[in-house]
Amino acid sequence: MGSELIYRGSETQPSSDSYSPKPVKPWASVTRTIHYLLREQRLLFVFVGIAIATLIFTVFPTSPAPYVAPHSRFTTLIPDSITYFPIETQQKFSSAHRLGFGSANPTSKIPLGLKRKGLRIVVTGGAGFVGSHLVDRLIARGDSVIVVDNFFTGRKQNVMHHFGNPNFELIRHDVVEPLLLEVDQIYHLACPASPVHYKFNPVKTIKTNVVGTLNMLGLAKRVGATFLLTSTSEVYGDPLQHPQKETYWGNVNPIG
Ligand SMILES: O=c1ccn([C@@H]2O[C@H](COP(=O)(O)OP(=O)(O)O[C@H]3OC[C@@H](O)[C@H](O)[C@H]3O)[C@@H](O)[C@H]2O)c(=O)[nH]1
Repeated sequence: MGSELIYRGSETQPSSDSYSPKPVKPWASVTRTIHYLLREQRLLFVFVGIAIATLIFTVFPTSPAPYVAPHSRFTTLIPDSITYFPIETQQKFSSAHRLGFGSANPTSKIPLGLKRKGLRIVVTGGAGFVGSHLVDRLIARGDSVIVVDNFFTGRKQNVMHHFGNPNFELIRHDVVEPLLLEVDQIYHLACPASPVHYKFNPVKTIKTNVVGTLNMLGLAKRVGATFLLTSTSEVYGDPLQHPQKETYWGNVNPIG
């Protein structure tokens, strides 16, 4: 029996004037969804999923509240021993630290799963007096810290207790030279602080302050990091108040 090749392309379909489109059933999609869920015990799996989620959120409703320094006037996660930061800076870093959880209330709890991740922080001059105490507190609150220091006045012993901690790194580096690091925050403290040290090589001190700060600001801009620049109590001149409050204007001879 030979096969018959039927060319349909040119055939004209019998046209009917009485043709009308299929009526759309309004509940068709709903019933199809219900049938889909009821088939193969899918609904059972949905209920089991809801039950597991409910159980988890009941047992672990929230994570613990963030640490608040005792006796602190401020909503701050920055060391209470370091009171040199202006109030605005403390508040800025404190709120940045809550990573956009929005609430200014220190006792508010962070929902499960939104717990803050440790930050990557570089502390220049972190082997010095103020820097090393700052490093201690940053490590204690769970951040990863990179100390950048040329050991001009700082000492390795100040940070030695963090050696071996995976959250700690120490780099011998002069901030006058550029440096590229991937970090979230930069605390810039690298500079000789006392007169005997900053007068030792005044041109180098200027370079550290100007070029060093420019380098670290450049790094902050490049990686989008927040930046804290420290000053010195020497800006108060020969202060008549001890300790100097944020509101104190100092006692400086403007003509040298
Ligand atoms: O060029 C330099 C100079 C200094 N440093 C380091 O910067 C650190 C300065 O720490 P110091 O212990 O001398 O000084 P302090 O911690 O008391 O002063 C700190 O607070 C006050 C600020 O004005 C200072 O800039 C800050 O360092 C040292 O670790 C020193 O080695 C550099 O890394 N690069």
